[in-house]
Amino acid sequence: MKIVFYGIGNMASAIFKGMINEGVKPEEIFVTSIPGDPLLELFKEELGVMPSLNDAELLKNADYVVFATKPQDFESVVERVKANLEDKTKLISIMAGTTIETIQSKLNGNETVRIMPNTNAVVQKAVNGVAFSENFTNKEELLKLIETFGTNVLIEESEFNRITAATGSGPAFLYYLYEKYADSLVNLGFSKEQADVLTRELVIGTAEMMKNTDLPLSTLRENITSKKGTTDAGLKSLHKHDIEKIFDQTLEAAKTRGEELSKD
Ligand SMILES: NC(=O)C1=CN([C@@H]2O[C@H](COP(=O)(O)OP(=O)(O)OC[C@H]3O[C@@H](n4cnc5c(N)ncnc54)[C@H](O)[C@@H]3O)[C@@H](O)[C@H]2O)C=CC1
Ligand SMILES: O=C(O)[C@@H]1CCC=N1
Repeated sequence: MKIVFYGIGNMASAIFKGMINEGVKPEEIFVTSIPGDPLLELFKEELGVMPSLNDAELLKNADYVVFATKPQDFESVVERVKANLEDKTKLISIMAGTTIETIQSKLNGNETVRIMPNTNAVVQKAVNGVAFSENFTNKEELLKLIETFGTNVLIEESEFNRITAATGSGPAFLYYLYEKYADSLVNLGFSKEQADVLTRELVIGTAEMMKNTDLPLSTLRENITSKKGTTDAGLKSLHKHDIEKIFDQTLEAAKTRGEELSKD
């Protein structure tokens, strides 16, 4: 199999690292970026993937081409790809906003799938929103390939901006919360280093708990909350703030930005 990545930034590298960790051969992964990008050589040395800036060479006999640039750079990628793209090559886009219709209209109607992963792909724990073009064949092969770095959730393309907000951007929203939690631990009297370790271990342990039980999150919370105890006191203070509304606004803003990108 030959998989070609246009763009080797945060998300693309998370994906091909995840794939390699799960047994995809690095020689099957071809990577390109803008000329002079030092990561091209670095990823070759670190991972054994195949860097190139030669589009004809990259696209020859490619099974999949992954569009992993910012949506704003897609036009420049189309210019590189157009002349040499073979009919059999399937297109995978991870770009927020850019629609299947836009991609197919610019690139001969090739079979196209949009996926919305997240950076947890590095540890094979992404959530992949997936929407196929109508002419897509052998969906099973594609689903198996992207399962190497996450869990697939098949959705309608109309739901894409919602899942982009929820789980594409989602890790950033959670990291921000954890950052603030660590800041508060410093305010409480811990050193920065202690606050960092305590926050990370707390989050990892809590995530492991969620993974290992079917109990609702509310029950897990209640299990910690002794009557008139410390947790109860903390939660009473937390309840004075409308956290749900804050998330409503955050997710709505992210979703709206996805809609704007779709129109550009
Ligand atoms: N970062 C994230 O957590 C997620 C990002 N995405 C999507 O992934 C895409 C990439 O995002 P990031 O990796 O964060 O961006 P990034 O800025 O880290 O990477 C962009 C890459 O595109 C390359 N590039 C730009 N113009 C190019 C061209 N003409 N030909 C080849 N390569 C070119 C850059 O050199 C760079 O390697 C975006 O469309 C974003 O919507 C989707 C899900 C999550
Ligand atoms: O911020 C962005 O636009 C991309 C899409 C989802 C996560 N990062």
